[in-house]
Amino acid sequence: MLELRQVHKTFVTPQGPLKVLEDVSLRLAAGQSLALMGESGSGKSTLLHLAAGLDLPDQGVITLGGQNVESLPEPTRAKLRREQLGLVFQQFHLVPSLTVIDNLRLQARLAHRDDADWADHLIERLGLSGMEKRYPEQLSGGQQQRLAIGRALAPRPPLLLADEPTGNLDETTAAEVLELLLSLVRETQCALLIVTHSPQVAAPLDRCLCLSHGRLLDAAP
Ligand SMILES: Nc1ncnc2c1ncn2[C@@H]1O[C@H](COP(=O)(O)OP(=O)(O)OP(=O)(O)O)[C@@H](O)[C@H]1O
Repeated sequence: MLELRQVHKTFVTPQGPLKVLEDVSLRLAAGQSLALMGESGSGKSTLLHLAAGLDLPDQGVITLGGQNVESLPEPTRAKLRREQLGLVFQQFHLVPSLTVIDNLRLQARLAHRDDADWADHLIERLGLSGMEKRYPEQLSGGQQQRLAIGRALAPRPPLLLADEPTGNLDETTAAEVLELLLSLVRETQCALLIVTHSPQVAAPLDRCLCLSHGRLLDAAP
């Protein structure tokens, strides 16, 4: 589903080159789940952005859904992202001017995979029934993140990438949102890569890897 082979990434900063990823390789098979942990600044979000084709490696190969991401021009990478990926971030990134139902169906519409029955099912599973015509600002933080998860899963992507998806929520809400996310991932059978600082988030996943000094290590959650 997703493979990184010998990936290197260095950022140019005013203080000089900053080596963030060094010879990083990982494989995520269809339907598998993986937590990516590591200290703040260890390069977790950088790796996730590379996996999503939002940024490019300096060296190495990234394969998403059988295609070499780094060899594609940006419009083709964007198409691949729409077809293969759901993305969830710590900040919910909902569209404030769109209603709940239109936010939910946005990605699916862009991917030409909109399905009204599936959208209705998701609204129910997300606990947002009756709130379809509300706007994001009329939802709680937990409801907004549930909607962002639903939006990412509405096109039924084979892979969901999530960067600290519960990082903005209080402990109880975070646990509820995580449980819902994992349950929807099981239902849709998509693969999952979560970047997290939280051992509670990592624990239920199949595998946990840790980034340290640019390298990827096996880790117990
Ligand atoms: N576009 C960029 N230009 C320059 N430096 C960058 C850029 N993006 C990230 N960095 C730097 O690369 C390093 C890794 O950043 P990254 O956001 O991947 O870490 P992280 O492990 O996700 O951190 P956190 O857990 O705090 O979110 C940091 O030192 C960061 O300042």
